[in-house]
Amino acid sequence: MDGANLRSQPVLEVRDLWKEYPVGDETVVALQNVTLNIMRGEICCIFGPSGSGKSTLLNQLSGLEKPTRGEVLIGGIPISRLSEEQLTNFRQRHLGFVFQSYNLLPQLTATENVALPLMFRGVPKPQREQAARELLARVGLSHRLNHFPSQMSGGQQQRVGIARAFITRPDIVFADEPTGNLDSKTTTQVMDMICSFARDFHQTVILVSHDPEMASYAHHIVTLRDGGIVGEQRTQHIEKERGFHASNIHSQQVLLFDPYYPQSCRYTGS
Ligand SMILES: Nc1ncnc2c1ncn2[C@@H]1O[C@H](COP(=O)(O)OP(=O)(O)OP(=O)(O)O)[C@@H](O)[C@H]1O
Repeated sequence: MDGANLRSQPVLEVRDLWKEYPVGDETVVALQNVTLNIMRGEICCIFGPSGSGKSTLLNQLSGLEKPTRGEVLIGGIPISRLSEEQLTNFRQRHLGFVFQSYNLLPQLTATENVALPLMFRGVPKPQREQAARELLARVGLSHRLNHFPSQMSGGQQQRVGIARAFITRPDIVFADEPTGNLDSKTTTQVMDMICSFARDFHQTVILVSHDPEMASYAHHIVTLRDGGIVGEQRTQHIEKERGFHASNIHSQQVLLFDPYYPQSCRYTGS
């Protein structure tokens, strides 16, 4: 199935979502009446000014918070109705996260950080570290495999964060302002990597940003204001697709790890 056909199937459905926070005697309505479909294989940017509700929406979509009203379905599963324990399992199995502040574990090397999600799935150490090394090669970090986060630049740490988010090939990768702490050149590299992983692995990425530049990397732009959707745009082609390839960074082989068959690793490429 090609990318455009793939993007005709919803992976995430949001129905009449509301989020209210009690603050003293008042109620802050952070999200109101949000109804939205995000398609499989789509890069979606949730865009809007500060305070418009972007992070709140991301937290509801990824099950980090429970909505006040409404429903979020991922692959048809109503995640808002899962218990905390079921949600934790669901997140480990189906979702990946890229954070603005990287959130790498400081006492683990780059390889160990990337391999961590596979450890939670019981993949043996040699296999998970091999998979991590392959993905680190893909993001141009073969020479930093044994470095700790404090020994890497911000851009390098974020590349580790991207490899970690994609290593299990989750259904959806959520990225909250993933380039917020990076300069413009590094931002371009990091966004090219995210887009390339999404394209090659046919994965859905949901990105939050207040920056119009970031929205140009998306197939689907959802504009929020005052907690509500005020605009939605879709395009088949990403304006900023720059053709980042593994071959650009001296790794000719890409490891495809199938999380549903942890024993099987296969290689593609020349
Ligand atoms: N835990 C909370 N308690 C009370 N109000 C909250 C809480 N979290 C968010 N809000 C309010 O909800 C609204 C949306 O906040 P949110 O953080 O989602 O906006 P945002 O678009 O992500 O902003 P930014 O770009 O500045 O991060 C804001 O008015 C905020 O003050």
